[in-house]
Amino acid sequence: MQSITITGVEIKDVRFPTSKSLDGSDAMNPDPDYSAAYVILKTDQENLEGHGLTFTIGRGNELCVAAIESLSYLVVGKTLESFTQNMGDFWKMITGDSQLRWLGPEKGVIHLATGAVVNAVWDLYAKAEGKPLWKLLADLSPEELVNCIDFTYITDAITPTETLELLKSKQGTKQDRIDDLLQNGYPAYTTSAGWLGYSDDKMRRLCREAKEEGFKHMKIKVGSDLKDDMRRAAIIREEIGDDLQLMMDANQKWDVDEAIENMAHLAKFNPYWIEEPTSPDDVLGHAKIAQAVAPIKVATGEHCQNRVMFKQLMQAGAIEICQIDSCRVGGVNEILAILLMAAKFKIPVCPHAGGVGLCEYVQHLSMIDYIAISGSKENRIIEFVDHLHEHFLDPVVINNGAYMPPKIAGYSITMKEQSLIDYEFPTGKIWKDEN
Ligand SMILES: C[C@H](O)[C@@H](O)[C@@H](O)[C@H](O)C(=O)O
Ligand SMILES: [Mg+2]
Repeated sequence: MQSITITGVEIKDVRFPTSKSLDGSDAMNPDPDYSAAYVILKTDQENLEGHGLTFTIGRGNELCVAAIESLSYLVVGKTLESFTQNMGDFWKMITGDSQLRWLGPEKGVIHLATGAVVNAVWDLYAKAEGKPLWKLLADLSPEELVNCIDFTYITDAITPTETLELLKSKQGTKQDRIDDLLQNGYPAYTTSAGWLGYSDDKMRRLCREAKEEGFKHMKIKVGSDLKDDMRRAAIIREEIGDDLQLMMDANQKWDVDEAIENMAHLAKFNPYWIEEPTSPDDVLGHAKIAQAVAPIKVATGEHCQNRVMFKQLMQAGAIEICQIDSCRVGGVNEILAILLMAAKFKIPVCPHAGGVGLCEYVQHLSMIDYIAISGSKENRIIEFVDHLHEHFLDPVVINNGAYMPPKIAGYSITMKEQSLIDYEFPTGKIWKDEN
């Protein structure tokens, strides 16, 4: 790889007025405007940039933009090779700035910003190597993959030596799984039909469409009002029948005992999992719910702030489905740590996606999990939501309910130039027309 220097950082506040159509609405977030704090790493090479984003739901996106600005001095003026020679050290450097660290550590706005910057560096790396991110990661040796991970605070759950053994055990059969992905893709589930603000008619129509498109799993939002949750669940079951899996997402609405009580009523619709039943920080609460609602599984992760919280959820037997989020935690490196812990604890990873760009991101992560880490697709599905893909240069491809492996170099997160201009907040055409 030739020497590539990062010469500057461009940051954009990009927002989509999705609240108008209630796309993405749930019991906790009734009016999200899907948004991105978007970062472009400029380089000294013509036509070579690293793109990344972190996802928010509107107001406050400007805080992530400011935090990315604060982090940018850590990458500007440095070469890509100085990072890629040891990606674990790079990640420690980005999260280890002694003054910025005070804002977290490794949580909240500063960590969301870290996700954008770290992912932009991985996008640049993959573009420089001419490979989609999943392939770049698949081509790393077990030793190189171990070097990407900061094991700080998780060695009581997984050690570098154990990790190396786990990765080596998958090394010989990687190509079989790559071939399988190229042929069959990675199974997806859809949330598109189940947003809380949708009318019954719209929900029915979207259910039918999703079934026709080959989806075998659907997720609905619950947590507003139990009677209404039951009514909507009945409608969905009517549409999808008993063969398809139904998942429920409460988006943190309930207290622990309330979750247990409500799930006793909703159990009759045979949900596969209940997602975010309560506060994302309540490890023991999740464990109590998991015990009480079994065999319904407890899923969480889209608001899980870092690998340390994931570690505790796993150690406490509090989650049965691990929902990594590509930019809530600190980007690819931290995701690898979480995937490895999940593999060790034998917990299936079903990433959180949707929003803007999250489907484009997470497909790479599930694919590397399958190829090199867990080695399995069993009980694993990636969320799919059919919004805003048209703004990306390399949008996801779904075939018969499965994500097909991206072919273009990078992390699939580069947005179209015109979209970045039109949706920039508050000066873009879309927002000017609003006011
Ligand atoms: C506000 C958002 O749309 C959430 O409802 C969404 O991320 C959701 O929790 C999901 O699981 O897709
Ligand atoms: Mg959710």
